Amino acid sequence: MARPTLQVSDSLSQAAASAAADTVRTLAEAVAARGTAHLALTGGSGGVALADHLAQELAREPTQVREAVHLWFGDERFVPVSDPERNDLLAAPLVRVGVPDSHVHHLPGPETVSSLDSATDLLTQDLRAHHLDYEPFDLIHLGLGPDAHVCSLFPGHPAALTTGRSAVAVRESPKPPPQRCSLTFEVLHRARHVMVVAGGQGKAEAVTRSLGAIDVVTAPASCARGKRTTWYLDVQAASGLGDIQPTTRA
Ligand SMILES: O=C1O[C@H](COP(=O)(O)O)[C@@H](O)[C@H](O)[C@H]1O
Repeated sequence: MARPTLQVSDSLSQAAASAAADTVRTLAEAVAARGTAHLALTGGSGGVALADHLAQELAREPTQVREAVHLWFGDERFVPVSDPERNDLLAAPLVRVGVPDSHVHHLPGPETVSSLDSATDLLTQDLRAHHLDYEPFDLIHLGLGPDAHVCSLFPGHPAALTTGRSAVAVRESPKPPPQRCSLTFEVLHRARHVMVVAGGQGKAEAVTRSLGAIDVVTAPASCARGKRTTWYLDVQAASGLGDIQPTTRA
């Protein structure tokens, strides 16, 4: 796993636009190479910033690319499917520009399954059916919590230490809602590309810690690495890293 590459932009929207352009290029390459493209979306402020940029970029691609994209979620909250807390609402703009609805891999909600464990098992089966229990995601998007969490893998929480599984049930999440389901670090580490998108002064300390020493307990995001990893930040989020101009640095 190569060390992360950093791109710093003037604003979160610009950082997300840059990530969205790189994402769609990656998806088109995946479709050309393997006939399909698996992308895991993130929630939170990074996911919101990405959503419209992604849809605009994907809309420019030919139908065969748009129809070959599968959408998953790095983490999902175990709340009803219409609940505004659901991360999968962020897939809607991509469906509007041509990703088939049947390619959106939702976590079942409490209205259809009796427990978080059942929902996690169903997601695990879905990942297995698409061979993502051992083959890599083409791309995983991640947001960054101010506590340096990614997906729903929180500092000091046992879910962050999960091995031998693709998805884990997360209970007593320190950030509400308390019941969630998350991809595991094993899935993140297999990914062809991991992109972290974050902005704002409130993320600066988490960015500095996450790009420092690797420590899954205190800064889970420090372990968020795929075969390639790129961080797309705004200047505020990058402000603890030193004198960085809006530019790319490896
Ligand atoms: O709960 C979550 O938080 C993180 C970060 O969210 P933010 O609003 O602080 O940017 C997000 O990446 C994750 O997907 C989400 O479920």
